[in-house]
Amino acid sequence: MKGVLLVNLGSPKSPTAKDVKPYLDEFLMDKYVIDVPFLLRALLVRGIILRKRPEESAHAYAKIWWEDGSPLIVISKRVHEKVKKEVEVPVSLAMRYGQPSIEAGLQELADKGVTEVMLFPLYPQYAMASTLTILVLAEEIRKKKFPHMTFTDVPAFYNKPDYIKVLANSIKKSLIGFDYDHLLFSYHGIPERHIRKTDVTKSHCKIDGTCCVTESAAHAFCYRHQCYETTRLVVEELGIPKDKYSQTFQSRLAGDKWLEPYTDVEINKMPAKGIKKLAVVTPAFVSDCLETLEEIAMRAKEDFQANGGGDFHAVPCLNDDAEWINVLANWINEWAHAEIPVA
Ligand SMILES: C=CC1=C(C)c2cc3[nH]c(cc4nc(cc5[nH]c(cc1n2)c(C)c5CCC(=O)O)C(CCC(=O)O)=C4C)c(C)c3C=C
Ligand SMILES: [Fe+2]
Ligand SMILES: [Fe+2]
Repeated sequence: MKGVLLVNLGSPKSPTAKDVKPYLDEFLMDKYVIDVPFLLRALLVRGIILRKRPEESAHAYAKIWWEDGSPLIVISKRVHEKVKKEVEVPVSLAMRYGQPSIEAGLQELADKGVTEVMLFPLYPQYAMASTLTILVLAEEIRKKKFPHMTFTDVPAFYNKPDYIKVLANSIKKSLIGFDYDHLLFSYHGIPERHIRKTDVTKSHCKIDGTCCVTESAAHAFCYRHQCYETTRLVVEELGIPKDKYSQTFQSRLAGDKWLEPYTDVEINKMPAKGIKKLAVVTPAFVSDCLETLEEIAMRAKEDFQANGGGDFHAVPCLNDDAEWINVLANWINEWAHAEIPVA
């Protein structure tokens, strides 16, 4: 029997330093997130980052926390509940870090007699720090605990026409009545090194002005290319002229060189360029979370206005939008009915 495991990133149990610390430890000790040898990673994470960050992050989480929990978890549960009603196979929900775990999600499916699992990372663009780490962990768990199961991975959906359509529609609806000067597409950043590591050609990705727009097998796993494609397709769908939008990368940690341009740096420069009404969309996330609700809707807005900007509008993520639920359910039902897995 077929079944689906939806997987999102995860959140701490509560917005307190006590609960944020183990969550960040699990997250940042993941070798696909901080991809340096174990001893150096432990020194960086446990010796440096975890000394102050849990307190700071807990403070940020407290500002966005909902009555019923972390927005990312609450929204993921809503999506799960709604999708379940529209599909003909069992669907479980899991988080890469924290709870509900991938193992618990697979167990839930196994208990329902599922043997063929569609692994569905809830990220539009592929990255080793988001998609790959889910697939690797799920496979490790499968081998140990569920050897009778088979997996089908859902490829990154950054350019799928039905996804682009719902994303474009949601932006359009959210911007009704907001006559913006500029629309910024802000994606979660990753270190440049991650792009080179996931380049299957080992030579294509130069992280320059041309590699991401030159046809290559590397694009199937190039986060930067996939972000540019999502932006290109959405602005094409919405008919937004070139001088009215741009793309940046947010949420970098100190140390490495991360993908540029950086969201905070660019937003701070915008008012001086005549941009007074700014809208920001965050298509690396399908659910609102710390990075959209605090970093963009609160901090970026304050910075924009402190630098002379005016109205600021953060476009919500797709969350449990009815059209989006429909698209998710269609993809699942198509796979459930396919004779051959559509990997
Ligand atoms: C080396 C560090 C990080 C990489 C690489 C990274 C990639 C990455 N992350 C997401 C999605 C999310 N990240 C979120 C929070 C978050 N991310 C990092 C670090 C890296 N992410 C940290 C330390 C945190 C925690 C909060 C903080 O202290 O700033 C979230 C929000 C989670 C929530 O509970 O709301 C999401 C979602 C993607 C998609 C990605 C690679 C493309
Ligand atoms: Fe992150
Ligand atoms: Fe590229």
